[in-house]
Amino acid sequence: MAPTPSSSSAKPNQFGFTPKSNQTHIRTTTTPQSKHRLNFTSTKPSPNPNPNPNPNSVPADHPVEVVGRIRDYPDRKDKPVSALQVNPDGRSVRVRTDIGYRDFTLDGVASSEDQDLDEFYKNFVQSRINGVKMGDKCTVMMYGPTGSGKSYTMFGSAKQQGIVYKSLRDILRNGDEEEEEEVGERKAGFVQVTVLEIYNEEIYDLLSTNSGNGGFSIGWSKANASKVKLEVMGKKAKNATFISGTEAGKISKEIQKVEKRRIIKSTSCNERSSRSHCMIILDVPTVGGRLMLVDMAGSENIEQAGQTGFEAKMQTAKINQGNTALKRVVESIANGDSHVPFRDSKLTMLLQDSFEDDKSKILMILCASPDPKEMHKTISTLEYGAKAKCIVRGPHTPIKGDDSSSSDVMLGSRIAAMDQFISKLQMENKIREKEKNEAHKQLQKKEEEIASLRAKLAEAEGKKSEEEINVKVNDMLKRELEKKIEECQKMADRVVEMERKKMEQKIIQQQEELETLRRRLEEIESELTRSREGKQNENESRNLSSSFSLEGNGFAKKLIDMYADEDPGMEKSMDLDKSLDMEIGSKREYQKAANNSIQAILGYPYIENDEDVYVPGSTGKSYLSTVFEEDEEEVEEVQKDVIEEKMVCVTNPPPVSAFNLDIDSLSTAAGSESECVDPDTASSRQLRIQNIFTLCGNYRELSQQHTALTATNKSSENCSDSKETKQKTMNQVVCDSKENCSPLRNSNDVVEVADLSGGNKLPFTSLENKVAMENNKLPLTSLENKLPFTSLENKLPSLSAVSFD
Ligand SMILES: Nc1ncnc2c1ncn2[C@@H]1O[C@H](COP(=O)(O)OP(=O)(O)OP(=O)(O)O)[C@@H](O)[C@H]1O
Repeated sequence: MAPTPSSSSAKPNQFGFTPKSNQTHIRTTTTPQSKHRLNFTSTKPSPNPNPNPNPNSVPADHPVEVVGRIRDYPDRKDKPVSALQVNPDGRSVRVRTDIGYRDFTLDGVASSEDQDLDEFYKNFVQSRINGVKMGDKCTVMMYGPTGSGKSYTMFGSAKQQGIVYKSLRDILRNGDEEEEEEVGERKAGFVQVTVLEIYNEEIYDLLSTNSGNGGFSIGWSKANASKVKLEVMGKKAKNATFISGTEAGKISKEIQKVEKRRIIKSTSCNERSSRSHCMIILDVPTVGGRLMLVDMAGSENIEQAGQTGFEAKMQTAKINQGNTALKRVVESIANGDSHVPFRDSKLTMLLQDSFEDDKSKILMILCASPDPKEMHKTISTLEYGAKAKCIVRGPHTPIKGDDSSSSDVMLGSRIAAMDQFISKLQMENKIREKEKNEAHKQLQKKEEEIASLRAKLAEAEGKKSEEEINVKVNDMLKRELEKKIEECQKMADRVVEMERKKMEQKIIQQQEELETLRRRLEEIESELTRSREGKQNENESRNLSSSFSLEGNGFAKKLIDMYADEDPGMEKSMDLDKSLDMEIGSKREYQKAANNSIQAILGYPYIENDEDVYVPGSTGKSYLSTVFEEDEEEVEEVQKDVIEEKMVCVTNPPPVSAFNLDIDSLSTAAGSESECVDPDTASSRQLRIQNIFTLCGNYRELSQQHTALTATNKSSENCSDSKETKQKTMNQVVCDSKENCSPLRNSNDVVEVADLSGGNKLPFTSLENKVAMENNKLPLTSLENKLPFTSLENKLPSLSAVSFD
């Protein structure tokens, strides 16, 4: 009979459980059929009480209570970091993953590390066993993936007994009388035990063999006997064998013995994996109590079990059939379906009473592994347990002794439970929403931080790239500069090379010219020699004929005298003094002969003028030095006045107008040698050229001044530096012939200078023209510097002091 509202007035906790004190009260006041909930021994307050309890509602009837047990790995040295954490409330477990966590609220949670089997039993199971002793019906189911510790929790180990043996001991209370008396509980005294195995959708009687059926006394066993298959009749295994007794120890040993007959197999998940569901049924006939202990096979799927082959896969599928059917039954009851699929599997067929009987309660123990690798199986198990926990016994459940109001009460109870469940879900939803918002805020913060970091990074990269660009540009500029410098260097080298080649060509050209001059000189010398020989012959013939008078031919006489006295091989300057002896009448003739001679010598035409003389010129680079080599006696005869030896140096070339050279002034200007101008300077060269022109243009006057020249010659002989001496001589000649400087007195006077190299005549109308000539890059200076004047002069002694009268 369902509890009346008055009898269940105590507020249920968050799980809808009635406090223990109330339960005791109910127990004593309600009929055996009245519904009541089992009670955990937890003293902690409910963390999530119903916020809006319906005062008219009846306590919800939750046939399934769910507790969690997290296994341990005591034998492992490297324990995996646990992914499961029992929350401080002791009723929920937090599953932590990389992406967050999820809390599952159950009726209680414990880890085997914190609570061993004894403690776990006391905390979560013992109270149900006490109910069985009082005549209640309870089903304890071990549910979870393979290897999660279901069998361990159920049967225990050598060190610690599992729930089966502890329950048996508690029911029989053998050997613990004192404690029993203290708590005031009575012992059941006698139990009947049935051990069944459900494998491959078949029910086997583990206490029986094919050799016989029926009940056996304690101590019976046939280790090698084949298992007996049982049929289901109604909600029970038909003709199942049982053992009975009052001594827990003996019965426990028997159970222990037959439990080993279960089919086990080594899988990838568990070395001794139970391939079957094992059901141990403890009946307490004296009070009508019943305890069903179910160790379910692992809820792994085929792939996870590592099963291969058709038979193996079928086996795993059949095992899973029981688990799947149990899930559907739980869901169906939770949803209030009119039909609950109990008959989908042998397991659910045998468990039907546990769900439908008002006196029957279910304690589902969820076994879980803390290993993160088993995470998905753990979550699946917890989700299943959470759903089972919310099961409310529906109206379809046949209630024995139902009256007219019972359905209304049940309906109210169901509605209240559903309200509770909804409000709980709403609370959880709110909490999750809050967490989600916080997570969103944190995410936004993180994103902002990332954005700022990215901006900083981009800025840093920008700066870095700017610096890199600067460095690259500098490198490029440097390379370009080096290239340009290289090109400039090459160009400079090329220019230098070209200039060098040009200079070499010029030198070669000049050397050729020099060679030409030498050849000409040799020709002249040979001609002179021939001429001399001819003269000698002539003289001889003249002497013989006596028809030719010396007075009548002064030039010939002069030549004869000159070369007659000459030592063989000795070069002599032409004796200008001889011209004094020439008769005036023969002047023209003599001059003509001389002109012809010069023309013959130099190879250039000689143009005669009365006043102006066109001197077969040379380029500016050569000049005629006035060196007179005469016998001292002749000098004494002609020269009356001895001009002191003076070194004439002109610091500055005289202007054109000053070409009227004043010997006195020049002499004064040549006061000291220290004031001498470098003969290589342009002015001095210019002066020398002028002197040449002057000298050539006034050859007549020069001939009259030969005395002075002789003196100059003498002084030049004393000069150590031949070049300097010649220069001085040149200047002195120019300066001494003050009157001889007149030929260019007239600016209109024209002087032609023949270029030795080309034989061209360059017209000079004035000294400015000469400057112009230099400006026209006539290679006066350079050629002058390059031609070996000294040697040339030495080789042209006869030309250096030619004077014509
Ligand atoms: N809490 C624990 N402490 C120590 N060892 C444990 C614990 N739980 C399980 N084990 C050990 O882990 C192994 C597997 O445990 P168990 O056989 O109980 O798993 P299972 O859930 O029954 O697996 P299957 O479904 O395959 O039978 C066993 O060797 C067992 O001794």
